[in-house]
Amino acid sequence: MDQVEISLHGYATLIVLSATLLLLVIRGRRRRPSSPPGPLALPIIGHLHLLGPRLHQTFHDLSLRHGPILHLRLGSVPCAVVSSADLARESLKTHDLVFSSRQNSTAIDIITYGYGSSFAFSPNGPYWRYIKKLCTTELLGPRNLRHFQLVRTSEVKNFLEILMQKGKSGETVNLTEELLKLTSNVISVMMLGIRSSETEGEAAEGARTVFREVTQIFGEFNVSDIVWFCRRFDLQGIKKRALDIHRRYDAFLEKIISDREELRRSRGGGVEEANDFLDLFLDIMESGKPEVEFTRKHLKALILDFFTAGTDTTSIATEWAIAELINNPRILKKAQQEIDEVVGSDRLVEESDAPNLPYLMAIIKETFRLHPPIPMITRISSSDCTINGYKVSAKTLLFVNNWSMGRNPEYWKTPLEFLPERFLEEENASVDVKGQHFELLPFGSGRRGCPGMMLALQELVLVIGTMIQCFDWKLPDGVGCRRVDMTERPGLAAPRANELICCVVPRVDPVVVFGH
Ligand code: HEM
Repeated sequence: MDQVEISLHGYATLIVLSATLLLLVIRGRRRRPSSPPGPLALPIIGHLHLLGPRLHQTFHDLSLRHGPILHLRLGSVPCAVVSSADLARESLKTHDLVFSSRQNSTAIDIITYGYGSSFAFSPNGPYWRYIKKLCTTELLGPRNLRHFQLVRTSEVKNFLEILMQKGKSGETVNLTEELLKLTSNVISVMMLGIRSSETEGEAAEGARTVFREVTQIFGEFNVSDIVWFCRRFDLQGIKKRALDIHRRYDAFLEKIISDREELRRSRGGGVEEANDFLDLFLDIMESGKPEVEFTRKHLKALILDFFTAGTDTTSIATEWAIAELINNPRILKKAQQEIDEVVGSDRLVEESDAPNLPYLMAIIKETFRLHPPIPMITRISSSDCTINGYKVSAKTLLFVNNWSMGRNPEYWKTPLEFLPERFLEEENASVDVKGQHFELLPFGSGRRGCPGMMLALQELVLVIGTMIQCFDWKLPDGVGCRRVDMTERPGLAAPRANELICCVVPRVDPVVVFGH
């Protein structure tokens, strides 16, 4: 009997101990943050099979099912996708330092002269900080923006002149092509002192199309980068394409740099005051005492950074705005009325008119809301952190989905409608695009936010403002569909998929445009 009692007692103690242990484990688990939710992953490839060609659209659909933060694994790379303003703030502001670097890839490394040479893709370290300071104080600072204002005005006049001639002769305009020429001319004169549309030879021809190819290839997922056993193969031919882009760009740039070096030598040294970015960079290199290592490959990578970041983005935004205005003639008319009343017809819209043209500014914001040229802000975490109580580990790729937030009915009434008026209503009147309103982040936010934002905004006011002022816009007669096709092309940036071919009908006296 005694024996039975002892063993019963033993069993009871064992059960109590096990239950306590189980409770402790469960409570411990609860306290330790878990990964964000997400769909079921497959072995090895993770969620690669779910990805469509337009990543931001795939992520948008997934977040509608799984919530505003989700965890994905692309091959062996862990990813967190964020699609709400609160979580964007938590990632980009609260954890600004954790997410202050970007992910590199084979294509990025090949095209940008090796890891760490590009400013846009270098990690948050001494080189990035040095160039960031240079951007803020010199390259893209207020003094330089004023200095190059004449360049922007004169390039826009050339552009309008081409449109005016086409309009008068009834020819159609390939707006995609003309806008790319315009924006790359502006950047090219600032950087290299030459108009990119006037550079000649095979190398220059190749370079003109290179920047759009660069934003496209940078946005493609390379299976060789993310599935470890594919590392040695170039399954999608991305490495081969990257090498070809690199070869064309390098030939173009080498010629320009050596010509400038020759000119500087013939003058017996550098210039007294740098006229463009190239002179400034050569001065830094030749001074022999830059704060950080700055070699020829850094110089070429930096020029590529500015060309790619500044050319395609600005022309994409302008093209989307005009496409929306063709599809919404009421909005075009209203914007023309505003410009006619504020600016009149004796002069062209200028950058300084911006504060007096609220409807034009609302059109620009509305374009960014529905068509952010860079649809997702992409960063990588340097250490573990928590977002919304979920664990995000070091080396996680973060995607903040701008495109998705612009379509979120929590922030925007009738989100799929192009309606600039929403930015004139009280509830959205104070929303701007400068990185503090996290539901609208076309230029990103925090320390890695876009350093070219002020330049881009000034250029957009000038270009879109004068295009609205000078012309009525429509599709060519005989085009079956009366609306512009709004399909997007895949890539890091999101331009329209097809070139925009349209007709312009001049509505101001050419004397106003050309001054003669
Ligand atoms: C409409 C035009 C533009 C848009 C929508 C745009 C958008 C962006 C975005 C979303 C980022 C990433 C920000 C982040 O991670 O938080 C970025 C970065 C950058 N942008 Fe822009 N951008 C535009 C024009 C320009 C221009 C004109 C320049 C220079 C001439 C420029 C230079 C850069 C550079 C160098 C970076 C990388 C900064 C870094 O990594 O620290 N961008 N831009």
